[in-house]
Amino acid sequence: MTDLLTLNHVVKKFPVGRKALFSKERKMFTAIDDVSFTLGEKETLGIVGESGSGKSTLARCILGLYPDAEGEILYKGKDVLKADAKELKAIRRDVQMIFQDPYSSLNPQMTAEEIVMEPLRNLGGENIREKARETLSLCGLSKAHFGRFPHEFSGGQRQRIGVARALVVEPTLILADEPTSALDVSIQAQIINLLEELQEERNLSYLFISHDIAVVEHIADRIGVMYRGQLVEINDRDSIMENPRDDYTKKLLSAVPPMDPHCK
Ligand SMILES: Nc1ncnc2c1ncn2[C@@H]1O[C@H](COP(=O)(O)OP(=O)(O)OP(=O)(O)O)[C@@H](O)[C@H]1O
Repeated sequence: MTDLLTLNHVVKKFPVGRKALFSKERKMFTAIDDVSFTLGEKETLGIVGESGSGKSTLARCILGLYPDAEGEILYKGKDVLKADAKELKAIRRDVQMIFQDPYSSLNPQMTAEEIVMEPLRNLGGENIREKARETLSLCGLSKAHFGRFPHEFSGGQRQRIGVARALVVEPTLILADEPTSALDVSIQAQIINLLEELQEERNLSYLFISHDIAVVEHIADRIGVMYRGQLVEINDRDSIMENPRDDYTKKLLSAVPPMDPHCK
C-alpha cells in the first residue's frame, strides 16, 4: 500500500486565556501533542477518543487550516504546512470533509442539487448540473429529491447530500468528522455502508473520526486512539479490538455494550 498521508511529530498549540493573544508570555494549551501516523491509499484509518481529545483539530491541521502547527504533514509527498496558496487550494480539493451535523453545514436556501453543484461552480467546468445529479444518485437519492431543500429531508438523507457534496469534486481522501454521531443507529449503518460502497467505487481513503469505537470498528482497517492530544495507540482493527495495549483503549472498549444484550 502506498502512503497517501504521513504525519510526523505534529504539534498544535492554542493560546489560553482572555489576554492570551496579546501577551508576550502567553500560556499555551497543547491540543495535538507529537502525533505521527501514516494513511495508505484506499485505507480507512479510524481515529477515536473522547470529546476534547483533539480529533477535529487534527483534521483541521491536515487541511492546512493551522499554519502555525509544528512538525510535518505530507500529503502525496507535499508538506501541507509549507504549501503556498495554489498548492493548498489543490490539496483542499483533493481532501474533502464530511461533518457531523449536515443540517448546519447545508445552506437552507439551496436545493440538494444546488448544494452539490456549488463546489463545482467554484472550480469551473461543464455539465455541472448533470454531475451533481449523478453524484446525488450515487449517494442514494432519487430524481424526486434533487429539487428539495434541506429541511425536507431526514437526517440520514441530509448526510447523503453532505457526502455527495464532498464526493462531487472527485477527492482522493475524505476526512469524516463524526459523520454518523447525529443519526439513529439504523441510519448510522446505512451511511457506513454508503461510505464503504463509495470507497470501492472511487478508490477513496478515509480518516474516520468518532468518539464511538463501536462505530469505528465497523469501517476502519486500522484504528488510532487519541487521548489528551496524544495518539496513545495505533494498530490494525482486530489488534485494537481484541488485544488493546493502552489503558485508555481498554477503558474505551470496556464502555462498549455487547452486540447482543441477551448474549452471555
Ligand atoms: N480555536 C481554539 N482555541 C482554543 N482551544 C481550542 C480551539 N480549538 C480546539 N481547542 C481545544 O483543543 C482541544 C481539542 O479540541 P477538538 O475539537 O479537536 O477535540 P475533539 O476530540 O474533536 O472533541 P469534540 O468531539 O468535542 O469536537 C479542546 O480542549 C478544545 O477546547
